[in-house]
Amino acid sequence: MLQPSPPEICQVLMYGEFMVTGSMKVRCSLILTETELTVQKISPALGGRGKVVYYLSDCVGCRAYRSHDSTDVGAYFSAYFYPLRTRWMRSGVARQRVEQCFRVAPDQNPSVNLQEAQRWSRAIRDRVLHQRQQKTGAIKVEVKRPLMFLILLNPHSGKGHAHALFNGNVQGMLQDAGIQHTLIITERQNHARELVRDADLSQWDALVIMSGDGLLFEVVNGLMEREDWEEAIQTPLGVLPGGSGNALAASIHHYSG
Ligand SMILES: Nc1ncnc2c1ncn2[C@@H]1O[C@H](COP(=O)(O)OP(=O)(O)OP(=O)(O)O)[C@@H](O)[C@H]1O
Repeated sequence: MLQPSPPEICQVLMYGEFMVTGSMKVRCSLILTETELTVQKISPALGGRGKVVYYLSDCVGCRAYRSHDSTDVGAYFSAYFYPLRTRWMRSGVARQRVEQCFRVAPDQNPSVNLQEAQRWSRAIRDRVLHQRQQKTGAIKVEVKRPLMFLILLNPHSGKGHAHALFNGNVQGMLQDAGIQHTLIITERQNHARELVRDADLSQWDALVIMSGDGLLFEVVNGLMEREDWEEAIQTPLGVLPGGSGNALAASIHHYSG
């Protein structure tokens, strides 16, 4: 007879108690494991959900900061998640942004509080990176912060909405993930190709194309036309759907789960 497998026990890496900021100020315990961040309400006891589990595989970033109010000795750290959720009034699921912000104020010294917020923020980011490396099988690399992306956007691709989609959806995610970027709006055919062919690629951690397959094709050609093409073609490439067909973006999305 098959025995039910015992529940997986995840080791607690960090524990803390903080105020969760937002519309309702509540005191919560926070538990970080290898795969999850669990927020458990301590007080006030009544109302709302008592415990929420966030999966680190849904987390894109975390940052620590001081308040704008110089009289506030507390420091803060915010974690940004994009979990799959049922769409309001529509069928299916979609990723929706959730920000969880915690206030750290056990000390009267703001620097001590900031150090503690930074310790949490770093630990969450490290676990997120570790999760991603496990999922993709990527080799562990030292991540230099902040990452720099060059984003090439064709304003005429698809229905001509790529720029608005970038401003409405992508820019905020890049900020949440702590990624700096330079946005270049392509002005004509072969603009991206020439730019990538002549650029100093050492300043970018990734090239991202927001368009259809045509612009991506141009960028790959630009990389292959360089003298250092063998190294240049190793540059991580990203594609955000902004065209009409978006065949490659759809395939990557499908096969990456
Ligand atoms: N500003 C621009 N004006 C005119 N053409 C451009 C501009 N920027 C890029 N292009 C060219 O437009 C071509 C088509 O772009 P792209 O394939 O990205 O969009 P699409 O055809 O709308 O999308 P899909 O390939 O998904 O159908 C590209 O080959 C590119 O060279």
